[in-house]
Amino acid sequence: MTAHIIDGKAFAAQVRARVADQVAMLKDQHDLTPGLAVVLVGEDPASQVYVRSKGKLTVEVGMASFEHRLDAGTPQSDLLALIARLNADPEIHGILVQLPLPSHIDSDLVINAIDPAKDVDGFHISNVGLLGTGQKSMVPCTPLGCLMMLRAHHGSLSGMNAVVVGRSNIVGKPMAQLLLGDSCTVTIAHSRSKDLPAICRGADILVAAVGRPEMIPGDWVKPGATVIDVGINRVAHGDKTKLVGDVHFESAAQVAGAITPVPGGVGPMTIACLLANTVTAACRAHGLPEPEGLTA
Ligand SMILES: Nc1nc2c(c(=O)[nH]1)N[C@@H](CN(C=O)c1ccc(C(=O)N[C@@H](CCC(=O)O)C(=O)O)cc1)CN2
Repeated sequence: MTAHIIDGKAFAAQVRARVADQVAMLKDQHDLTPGLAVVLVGEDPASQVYVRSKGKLTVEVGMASFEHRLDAGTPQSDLLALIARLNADPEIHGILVQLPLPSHIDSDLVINAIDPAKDVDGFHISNVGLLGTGQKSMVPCTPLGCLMMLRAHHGSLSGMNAVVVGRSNIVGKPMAQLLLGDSCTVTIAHSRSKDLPAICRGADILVAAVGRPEMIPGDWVKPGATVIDVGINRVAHGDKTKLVGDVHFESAAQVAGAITPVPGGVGPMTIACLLANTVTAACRAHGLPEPEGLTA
């Protein structure tokens, strides 16, 4: 194995430590405690784990955590009424509705009901538009985490060929916007792209976000490239299960210059960046300078 393994778990711990320092400063100097509200509708097991972890880590960095768990059958109007209350609450600087939502709820409608200034997921249409036009916005957590790791590894990304495999609103599209903002030459590819292997082989930075277990083998990777694996896929492993990414790690690590593992790569950065976004939102709400190194 030749590639440098980018340790997302350790990197996320560093980001959370910076967030904790910023929270302590806001409390000491401005009597301000950033607050994050997380809303979970239903009992999806993975979502329950993520929401529990978000609450625990929010408290760990010194912020106030508000958790709202609603029944799977909650009417959309009740969820919208809760969001309206959270929008109006001055103690809450960040609001996150855990996805996926049950099928009777219109996710876009719900996300767009969140005050864009409190939209710490960066999914509101206003934030999408601001990011797309290079203006100050709330930036989606997973792509922000990927960008932070890439910047830390490379310094400048300017002029690099970046290929993002996956075109989701949550990861693929904002990831491409962020890489473009750092002056990469960006290609967005997907499962129907013609000659996907050749497109991937042209990438200095390859971001895999397709949601297909181990779809990208090592011979699609340019020697020395940096591979960021966003996939989190649970697959059968004997009589148990295990997590794998969208990249076939063993073969890709023989070729890449650097690679993120699954688990322990991009995943932990998602929650660290959620906490970073909440501090940023609290600073903006109070007209205070934004923390350095925690935004795009
Ligand atoms: N409103 C949102 N919903 C969802 C988001 C999101 O950013 N906003 N992202 C994902 C889930 N997610 C956070 O919500 C998330 C996924 C994975 C991890 C993580 O740390 N993964 C670990 C492995 C954990 C495990 O063992 O299962 C890793 O990769 O090392 C954190 C957060 C969908 N929904």
